[in-house]
Amino acid sequence: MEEIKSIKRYQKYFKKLIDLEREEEMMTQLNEIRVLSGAERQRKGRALLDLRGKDAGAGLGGTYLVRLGGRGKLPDTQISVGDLVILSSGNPSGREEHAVVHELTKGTITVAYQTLPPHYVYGRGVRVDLFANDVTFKRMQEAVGKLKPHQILSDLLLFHREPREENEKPLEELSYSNSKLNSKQKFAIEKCLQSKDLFLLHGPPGTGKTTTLTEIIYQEVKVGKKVLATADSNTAVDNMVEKLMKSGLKVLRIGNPARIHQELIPVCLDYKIQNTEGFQSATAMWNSIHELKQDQDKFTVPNGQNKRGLSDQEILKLSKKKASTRGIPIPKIHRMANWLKLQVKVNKLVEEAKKAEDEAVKQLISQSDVVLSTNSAAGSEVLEPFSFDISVIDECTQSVEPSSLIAMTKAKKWIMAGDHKQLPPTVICEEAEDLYLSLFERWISGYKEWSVMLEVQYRMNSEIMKFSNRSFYGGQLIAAEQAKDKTLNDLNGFMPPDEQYDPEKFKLLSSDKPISFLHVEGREERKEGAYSYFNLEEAEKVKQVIEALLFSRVFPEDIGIISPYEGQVALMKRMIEIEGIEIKSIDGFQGREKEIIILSLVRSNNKGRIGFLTDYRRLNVALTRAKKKLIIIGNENTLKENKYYSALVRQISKSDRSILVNN
Ligand SMILES: Nc1ncnc2c1ncn2[C@@H]1O[C@H](COP(=O)(O)OP(=O)(O)OP(=O)(O)O)[C@@H](O)[C@H]1O
Repeated sequence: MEEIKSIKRYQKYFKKLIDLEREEEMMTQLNEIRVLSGAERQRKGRALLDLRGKDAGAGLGGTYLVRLGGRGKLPDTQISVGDLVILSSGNPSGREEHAVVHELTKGTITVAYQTLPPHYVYGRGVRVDLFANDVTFKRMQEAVGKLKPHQILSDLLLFHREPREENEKPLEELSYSNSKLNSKQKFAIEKCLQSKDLFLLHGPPGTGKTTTLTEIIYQEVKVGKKVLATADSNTAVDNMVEKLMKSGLKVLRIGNPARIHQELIPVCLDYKIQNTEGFQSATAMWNSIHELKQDQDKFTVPNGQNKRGLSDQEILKLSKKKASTRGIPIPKIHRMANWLKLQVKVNKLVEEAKKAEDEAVKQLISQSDVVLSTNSAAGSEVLEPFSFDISVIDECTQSVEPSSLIAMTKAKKWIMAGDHKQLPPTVICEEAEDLYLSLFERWISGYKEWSVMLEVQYRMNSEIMKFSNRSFYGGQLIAAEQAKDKTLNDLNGFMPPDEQYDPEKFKLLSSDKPISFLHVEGREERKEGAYSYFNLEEAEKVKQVIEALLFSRVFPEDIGIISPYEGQVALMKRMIEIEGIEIKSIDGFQGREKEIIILSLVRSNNKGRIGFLTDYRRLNVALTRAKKKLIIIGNENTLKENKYYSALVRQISKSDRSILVNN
């Protein structure tokens, strides 16, 4: 990122990047809608086909809800709550009215329209297409635009001042709500409370970053602070909600949870509000409004063509006088006047209903200790009148800087947690690639003394942790007692293969080898016109490994298969159709874990070309998902050209040469 000296330049620079990214996202979706078939879009997770739509009543703000479902479970989809979608009767043109995804369950998707939905959404054959999250782009622009010269936040963004220390020292008296915190986690909490302006929590995989953040929020609330806690994804927000609910704080979740888990529902705004008087009277009003609107359909809409230049007042007067003008017949004037009279009632009721709802929402927000939402929803209308003492952002390294700012501009102290050694945010526009650099990463290099790195990881066996630890975390990580020696033998149901009967399987699944490398000299291939690679021989090897695992009574739910290449993911999904086994890209598995991970690296050529495998952050994510067993499949000869991969293969073979099983 170029050096920026004034907030005006900063605003100009980021506004341009946001615009570039927004245009690219919409273009990408529209292009894809035009070029790909519906079935292909559905396979990519960006469309849902052949749904049946039904009226689902009124939503918050008088929106019109439409619930759509198919026969049974919906296919896997990238579409999530809050996304902008277009609904069509099968062949979208891209010009359809947008709707917002309101709720997703296993079998249904509910969308909200601002205006009356088109008739074709009620019935069979409806198609839903992901369009974009335009609201988020607008909110990012607004947040950047809100920054003022010489404010603390602006100065910190430009590195024009040092973060300040809090005067009081509450450290000695801290009593923790979580009795299990380790000493580094406690140190981080104390350090954070000592800061007046900012704190950066660096959390390598499985180190209890969210656990620590939850305790930080608990401590800040205890001293009377009001907290806004956010993350880019709904899933990350839900993780915080789950943990905070256990701490006994008054929690309010704005927006729709990604997972409709029973335990999250009681703290959701949409649920809580139903028990308020304000909402109940607003609901009655919205129902009357819908009825009035139906009554209006019996009359004539006074649109430009029907009115022939008359004002609303003139129509009402003419109707009263039973007079006609400009060739409009008297009955038509009456019908327009009746429509207008109903409209006056509608407008009044809308205003009252909104007011009653706003009041109810305001009351709930002011009564809560901590409000949680996605970064984007922090810029929503409901939160507009509110400001907070503290903004806490989890998984901050996966947010572009302007997205973090949506929440940050509503607070006076900023606490961010993330890991810049894992994958950065997704940016699709090449010219906007500066957005890859998250604010967390910028700040941690400038304000290192206000950061703490957590060191005890509770996920991986120490052998699995070793390579990442050495290569990316300076060897500072320690595997917790409860994780460090855990192997396949500790896995529920696991029955080791018989060494005499099946020495190959025995060798592969031996509990003293938590990490294995299988050398496969396959062929990397690309489908015509596709960017992504696949490797059939590796996919077949993955299948053999799965057979060995299932033979040893491993539960499919404990197995994850990952690959850097979408082409390989798609191939493996077709070849391994076993309920419960998750097959995903590395990027899609960030933040997740499994007992066993099989990683198919795909690239196999004699030029040592390994494409985007060279991003060490992708490698780091791939290597840190498994708890008890990691099986890496790749071509040793291709990989050895890269320093990280050759070191990795060396490490595995050094720990036990027999792990290298050749095909
Ligand atoms: N001090 C601790 N003692 C025991 N277990 C802990 C401790 N801190 C965290 N854990 C456990 O470690 C696991 C990971 O914790 P958490 O979800 O907070 O980590 P994270 O760093 O946010 O994870 P991720 O790697 O997904 O970002 C959880 O099961 C949590 O209960």
